[in-house]
Amino acid sequence: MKPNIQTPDPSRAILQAHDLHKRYPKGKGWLEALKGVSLGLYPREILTLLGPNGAGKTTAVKILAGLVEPDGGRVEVQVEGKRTWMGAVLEGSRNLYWRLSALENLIYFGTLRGLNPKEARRRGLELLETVGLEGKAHQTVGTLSRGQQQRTALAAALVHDPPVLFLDEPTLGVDLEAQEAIRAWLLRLKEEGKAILLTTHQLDLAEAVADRVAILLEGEVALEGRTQEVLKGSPRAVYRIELGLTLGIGDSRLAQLQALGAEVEGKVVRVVGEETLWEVLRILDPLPLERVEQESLSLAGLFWRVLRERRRQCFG
Ligand SMILES: Nc1ncnc2c1ncn2[C@@H]1O[C@H](COP(=O)(O)OP(=O)(O)OP(=O)(O)O)[C@@H](O)[C@H]1O
Repeated sequence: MKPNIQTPDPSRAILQAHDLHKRYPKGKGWLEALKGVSLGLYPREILTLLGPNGAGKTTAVKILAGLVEPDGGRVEVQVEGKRTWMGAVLEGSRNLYWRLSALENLIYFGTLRGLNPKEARRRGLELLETVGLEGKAHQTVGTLSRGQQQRTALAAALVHDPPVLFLDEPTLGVDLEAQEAIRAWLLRLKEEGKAILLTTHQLDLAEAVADRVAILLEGEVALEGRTQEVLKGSPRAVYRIELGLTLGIGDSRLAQLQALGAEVEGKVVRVVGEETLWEVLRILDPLPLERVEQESLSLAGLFWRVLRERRRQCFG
């Protein structure tokens, strides 16, 4: 069941994707990479797209960024001057020219997207300083470290000051200090009014920056909403029941609890969802209970629960 989470006003969206489908040839058949994905991007907001490997995140980002055609569905963009409306950092910093220097790349991408060369150079130098690469401006990108290449790619995506930013794993291969700088930078860009779509496997980064979160599983949006709402108000709220004793291995209640998806660890039983909580309390009655409380759920906790729930539905 999808939680009843308030969706933002679609008329405010800078970009809206409706029912995206994408399939790739696989052997003699097809692999359905996206099975009807709908998402919106809003100014002054970061939407974080989470999902395990192969869930379809990069495919979705490429379609939203206009780099790949969907097989079905559509993307509506409500920005003036579409040619320069987006900035993108795709996995592996592949949007850079390896034989040009970092600054030459920024000047190239800046002029390509409408800046005059002088302006592009000024913006390029400014951005290289922001990402801590002022000393590497004249070094060819191919000789930079992976993290430095990633930071150059970020600067290149921003050189023309686009209102929409697509960042596919921007912290891949960068050290902790640079990750922290990127986190702060994302928040600053958001405050400036940009609409940002971020994919990451770093759930702590996602939780720190995401105004909204969408979890993609096997090409479908399994959960979407404002981060605080999905963590607090979702029917997937997690309850922790502390028993006055430990259930014995042969206790028939264990199987009943497991059938409801409850986790039992010593004296502690964890339950997802209020309805299940009441059923579990009925099974536990008349055992002594020390306390029943709602756990504050982290994004990492929520992600794993959604994933586990899906796996249980698939594999029983
Ligand atoms: N060009 C392609 N040709 C064939 N299959 C593809 C292609 N691109 C992606 N796929 C497949 O589509 C599915 C979704 O891939 P995608 O890269 O979008 O996932 P992802 O969520 O970004 O994964 P990861 O977290 O590993 O980067 C995967 O099963 C992948 O193998």
